[in-house]
Amino acid sequence: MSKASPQQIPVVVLAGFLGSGKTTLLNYLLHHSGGTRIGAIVNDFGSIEIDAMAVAGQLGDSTVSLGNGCLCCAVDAGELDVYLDKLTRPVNDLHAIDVIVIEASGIAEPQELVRMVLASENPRVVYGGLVEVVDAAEFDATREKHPEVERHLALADLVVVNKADRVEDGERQRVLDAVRDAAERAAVVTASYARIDPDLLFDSRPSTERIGQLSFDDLHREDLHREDLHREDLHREDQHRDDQHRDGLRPGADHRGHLHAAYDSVAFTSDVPMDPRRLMAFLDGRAEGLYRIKGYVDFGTGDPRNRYAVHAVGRFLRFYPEPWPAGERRLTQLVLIGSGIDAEALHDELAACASESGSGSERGSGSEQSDAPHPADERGMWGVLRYVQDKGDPAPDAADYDTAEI
Ligand SMILES: Nc1nc2c(ncn2[C@@H]2O[C@H](COP(=O)(O)OP(=O)(O)OP(=O)(O)O)[C@@H](O)[C@H]2O)c(=O)[nH]1
Repeated sequence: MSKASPQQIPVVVLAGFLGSGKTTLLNYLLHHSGGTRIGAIVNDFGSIEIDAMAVAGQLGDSTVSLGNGCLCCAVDAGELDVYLDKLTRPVNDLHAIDVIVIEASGIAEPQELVRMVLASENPRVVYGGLVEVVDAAEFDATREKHPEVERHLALADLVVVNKADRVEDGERQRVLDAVRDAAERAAVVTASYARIDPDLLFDSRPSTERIGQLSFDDLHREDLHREDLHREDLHREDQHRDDQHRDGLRPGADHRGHLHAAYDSVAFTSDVPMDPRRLMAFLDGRAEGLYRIKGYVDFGTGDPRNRYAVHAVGRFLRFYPEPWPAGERRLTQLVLIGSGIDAEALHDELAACASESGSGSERGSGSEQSDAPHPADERGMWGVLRYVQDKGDPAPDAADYDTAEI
């Protein structure tokens, strides 16, 4: 969001609590970039890289995936530079991409990420601003549980109050006002399915062009000032880090105050298809602390043609059936994230949801299978189909979109 010199590539940090819509926003940007070439760095908290898999278009060299741990603590500035160098390597002396978006995990500390970008020694990049995505339907509950969220909003340059479709008009206004209060210096926009004007994030049009009521200049007039403010905020934290250094701790390694310190993740993979009734009983009975579930489910003969992307955010649950990619090994891959969860017990419960009627290896790969579900298995799917997205909801990822090429 800050203005880069023609030689510099802005690096935008995309943050927001678990399930707020960061991957949805990144996908939207990738599909509506209007020719702007976007490089993406995707950071998953769980050890299976579900977010990276969901970033549509399989962007090849323009996507870097950083799994298993929050970027803010798992990686230091030097390591981030390795990835930035990879993405910014010129081709025939020209930049291959125009902007980099770092999608943080849902419980990363945004100020750590901003600091890392500001500390980058890569002369080709410049910090491009912090975008915070907020789930309008979950805002109150999230803020109550994690007051730190207000601190994150205060650092943001742009806040996207997402999932506007899930709240009534009056409620939306109330959340918007609360977010505006917390996000002292950010532009705040509402969105459904993160459909925002990409120009809010990067400068792909002349700066005089208007975006609704706001001009690009209105949004960015104070960029330099903001960057100073960021530096001041970060400087305060640096004092703390220096103290850590003296105490022999790796900077950034003390994540006691970070959101993710309270969270655990469970990774579950199975080549035995899931029994739909058992999995639904597991999902319907999930504990309060198990806030986020994402991944892909193989229901075997319940629906041999499709895999089911699944997303749970708080009490919200949706399945998105999509045809199995050709040649893809049929696996169920799930990541569960929550606080106060018993990871081992959850893993065992999921394992007990596997179907007793056949293993993936027995059934062979997709092309060898019958496409017709067995009638009994089809009935078992009814509980799942209750949670299949409404018509009109865009799927969280869609591999048939255009992809940015580099
Ligand atoms: N109803 C509704 N659902 C949305 C909207 N935006 C995203 N979703 C759904 O919310 C779920 C989570 O979206 P993601 O984009 O994966 O969220 P995320 O912030 O990347 O999640 P984490 O990386 O786990 O923190 C998915 O099921 C999305 O389809 C929206 O505006 N309205």
